[in-house]
Amino acid sequence: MNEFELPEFPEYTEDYRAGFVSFVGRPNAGKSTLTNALVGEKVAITSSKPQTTRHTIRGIVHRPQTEDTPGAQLVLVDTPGLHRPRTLLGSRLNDLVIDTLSEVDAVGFCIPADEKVGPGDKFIAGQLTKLPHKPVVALVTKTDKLPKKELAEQLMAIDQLGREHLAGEGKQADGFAAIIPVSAVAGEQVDVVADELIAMMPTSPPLYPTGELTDEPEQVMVAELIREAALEDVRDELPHSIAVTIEEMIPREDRPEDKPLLDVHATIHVERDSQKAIIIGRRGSRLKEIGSQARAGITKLLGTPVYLDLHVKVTKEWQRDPKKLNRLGF
Ligand SMILES: Nc1nc2c(ncn2[C@@H]2O[C@H](COP(=O)(O)OP(=O)(O)OP(=O)(O)O)[C@@H](O)[C@H]2O)c(=O)[nH]1
Repeated sequence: MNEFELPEFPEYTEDYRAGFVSFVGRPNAGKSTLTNALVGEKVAITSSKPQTTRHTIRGIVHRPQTEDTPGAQLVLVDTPGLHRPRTLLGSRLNDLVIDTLSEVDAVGFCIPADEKVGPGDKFIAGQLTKLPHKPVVALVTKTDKLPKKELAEQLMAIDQLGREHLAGEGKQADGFAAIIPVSAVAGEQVDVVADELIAMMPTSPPLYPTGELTDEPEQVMVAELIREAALEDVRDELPHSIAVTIEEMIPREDRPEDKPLLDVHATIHVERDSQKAIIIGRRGSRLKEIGSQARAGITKLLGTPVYLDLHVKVTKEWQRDPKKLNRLGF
């Protein structure tokens, strides 16, 4: 059996930033191409279970820490397309999109440089006013397709779009939080897009392990969120003594389509009874806290409400015994 390795999370300092970004825009605006350019060749994760989540993770930008800049993670998530509703169903869908977008930390609104700002863009900008206080960045895509002078005009038109359709009382005060011209194809300004978006992410520990993820990225990530929550305040006492396994993660049956619930059954493994007592806390108080913190994280990650069932188990010296690891499903 392979040596067991916990997914590796990047080292981080207090000023590490991590969060979620969603790109919106008309069809063909260049959202996918920009996503790929930001993430690089390897799209780190694609969710294999879209039915369990309203967000599909398209990729993760990992920024390693350097001497001058703290590290960061930008998690790019998809939402169902924003479009102009022609039917009631359409407008319900748009409400759902807005709901979903309210869970991300910033929105990138992709507008092609080489097409006139049109009714579709105005419609989307108008919808985004339903997200007050959420930074919306205009990403002016495909800049390689037109001369500089025309680009300047387009940037002004987009600034205008932001001021007219996005700004207002109780809404984004000054229109777009930033306007960034970018060409994903020519590789121009892609770094600037990443920098600007990262600056809008909250300070947070890394949300995902580095490197490639397994077939079941969601389970790995959910396990890690639970582990993080369990380690809160006891990091010094039990740093390497906790492992989390996911027994089951399935959508609850018989739920209405617009009110999904995901059942997550997980086990926190510790090495000793004394550690189990620490995790559970007085009358279960710590375990309860761990559960609610992890649940909030999982809900944010997967974009769907979660019922979290947590058990704590003493799995003696789990790290050193390959047979036990096997049983844990590693
Ligand atoms: N020249 C040039 N073409 C681009 C650039 N970005 C995207 N394109 C092209 O524009 C077209 C649409 O790009 P996509 O990335 O698929 O657009 P999208 O917004 O994801 O489209 P939907 O999936 O329909 O919403 C494709 O033919 C891309 O090759 C760019 O920076 N420069």
